[in-house]
Amino acid sequence: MGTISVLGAGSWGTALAMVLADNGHAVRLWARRKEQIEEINQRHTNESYLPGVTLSETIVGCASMEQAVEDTDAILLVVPTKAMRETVAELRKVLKKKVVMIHASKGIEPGTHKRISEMIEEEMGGTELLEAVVVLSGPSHAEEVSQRQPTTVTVSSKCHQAAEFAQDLFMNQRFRVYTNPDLIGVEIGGALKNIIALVCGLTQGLGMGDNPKAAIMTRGLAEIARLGVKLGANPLTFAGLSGLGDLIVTCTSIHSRNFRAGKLIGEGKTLDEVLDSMGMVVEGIQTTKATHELAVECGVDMPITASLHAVLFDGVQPKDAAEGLMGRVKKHEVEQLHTDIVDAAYRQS
Ligand SMILES: NC(=O)C1=CN([C@@H]2O[C@H](COP(=O)(O)OP(=O)(O)OC[C@H]3O[C@@H](n4cnc5c(N)ncnc54)[C@H](OP(=O)(O)O)[C@@H]3O)[C@@H](O)[C@H]2O)C=CC1
Ligand SMILES: O=C(CO)COP(=O)(O)O
Repeated sequence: MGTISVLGAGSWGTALAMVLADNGHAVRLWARRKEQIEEINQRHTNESYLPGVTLSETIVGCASMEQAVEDTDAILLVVPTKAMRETVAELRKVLKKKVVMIHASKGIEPGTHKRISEMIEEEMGGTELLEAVVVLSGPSHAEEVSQRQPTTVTVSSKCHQAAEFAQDLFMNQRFRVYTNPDLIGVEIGGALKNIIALVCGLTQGLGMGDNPKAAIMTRGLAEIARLGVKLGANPLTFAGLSGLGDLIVTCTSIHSRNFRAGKLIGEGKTLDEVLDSMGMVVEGIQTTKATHELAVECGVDMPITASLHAVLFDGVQPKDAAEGLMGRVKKHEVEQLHTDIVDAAYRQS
């Protein structure tokens, strides 16, 4: 058993700290607010993020990042995507030994269109202090992990040993961890399902039923895979835990902040009103911006993402966006990749 440093004490960082503590590791949980550290160390709770949950006494809150990472065996980064670069830059200044960095955040950076592992590698500026980056992703709401409900996730890294190291750190009877070598696919699936969850929430807010939700989830996965494959992902990854699995949990669960935010927008709230009322990060908003830009840059058709982008950033009404999606030109269901096979099948019949 070792010492693991968790940077980010929101709902997900705290729930993952609990998994590590259950596995016998000493956990140092870093947060930026002093009063939150006091709450973790004195009352063993984190009420604003995981209400009603008691934390193990082996989870120690740290206000100093330097102390949090001193002589650590691994670092888990779980801050929102927008805070990742500044957190890693601060980390680089205080880190004294080479470690594996695992991240469990889900997003794409607007402007650069980088995945989180790419941001971490860039900010660490080489391999002197960075053994490898691992992503942990999959269908896993913090609320249920903190209740020790059976959960499955995937870890991926360019370095297979680092992925197996992370698998061993987290794996237990309630938290089953798979490995997958497709780092691009795992990160893209985890980040982009938030866009689709926002749209599923929107359909709910507009009073629509289950048919549109199933359509958005299925065609949403098709466009996630289309972009992912263009970026070098294995298409099969999108049928796995970090793809379809996470899409299902986020588009159907009351726990999803992205689904809830979409629902409020569908009900007529403005984006600012929604973000003010959430109190937690809604990653899908900025990921929609980044993904739409990336799709345009790569020449990849992502109609659901483009429609959500128009609603969020161009003032298009959700109802008009839905009409627009349904009124597009007719096409094959299967992707271009398979069009030749389909054409041949039609010719033969
Ligand atoms: N919640 C979940 O079930 C899951 C979340 N994730 C992903 O994990 C990541 C973190 O989400 P989650 O824990 O849910 O978010 P929360 O909204 O629950 O918590 C956000 C945390 O990040 C901290 N934070 C915000 N801005 C900064 C900053 N600039 N510098 C340092 N810390 C900052 C907050 O601190 P403060 O309280 O001081 O504002 C808080 O501790 C996201 O990418 C999310 O998509 C992935 C899987 C499941
Ligand atoms: O990623 C998640 C579950 O796997 C959490 O989704 P939300 O951020 O929408 O709550």
